[in-house]
Amino acid sequence: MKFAVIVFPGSNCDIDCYKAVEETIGQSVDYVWHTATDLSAYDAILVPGGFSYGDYLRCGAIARFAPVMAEVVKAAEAGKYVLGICNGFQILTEAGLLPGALLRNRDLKFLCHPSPLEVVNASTPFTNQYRQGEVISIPIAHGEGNYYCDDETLARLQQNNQIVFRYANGGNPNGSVHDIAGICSERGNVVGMMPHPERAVSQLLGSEDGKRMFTSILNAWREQHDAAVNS
Ligand SMILES: NC(=O)CC[C@H](N)C(=O)O
Repeated sequence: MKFAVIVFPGSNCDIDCYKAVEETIGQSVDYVWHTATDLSAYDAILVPGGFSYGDYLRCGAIARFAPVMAEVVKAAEAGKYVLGICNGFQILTEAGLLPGALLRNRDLKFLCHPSPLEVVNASTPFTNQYRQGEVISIPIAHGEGNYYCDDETLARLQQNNQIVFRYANGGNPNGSVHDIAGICSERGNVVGMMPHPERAVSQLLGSEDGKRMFTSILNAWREQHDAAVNS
């Protein structure tokens, strides 16, 4: 399986994502610069966190126009796995691949700490190795992680089981609607989340709870692949 980690000017979690793929599932992974115009070689696209284009205008608002984004949209439409983490989530909402928007944190402060998360949907390609309702610990690190969507969109997200993670144990660090920490597209192959699973892949980092996001992706891909081979 082949992973791409997209790198924008200002990305700062690209190396963590690369290492997480290498060390948790040992699959092939490349850094792909934001000017790239062909992602056809990749099965999964990771849009990492950071401060793309200095967060000018609005987080993700400029990155969404980078040449590589047309390819990310194409990959998502083709059913490939696309995971946006933190700034990556902001970019995916700006690009229209996921509904809603990320606003400034309720208390207008940058927040950086471990956060308990409930796995609400354990049947996406990114969460199949978790149990539904399980509470895991994954760190957050953002200034604009306050997920907002209107009531109609929230109802649709609930109906389609598109809420993947919620802040758990009564904590909602940033004011997100319905405590939402991560969502998926209708088809489930695109996920965006504010917490950083790539920063939770070893006890040295404080948690290993993020590892299963990467093993989930590999598991989903293998299942899809075996099904295609056997059909
Ligand atoms: N770690 C990140 O990706 C941060 C995202 C964005 N720069 C914010 O502060 O909200």
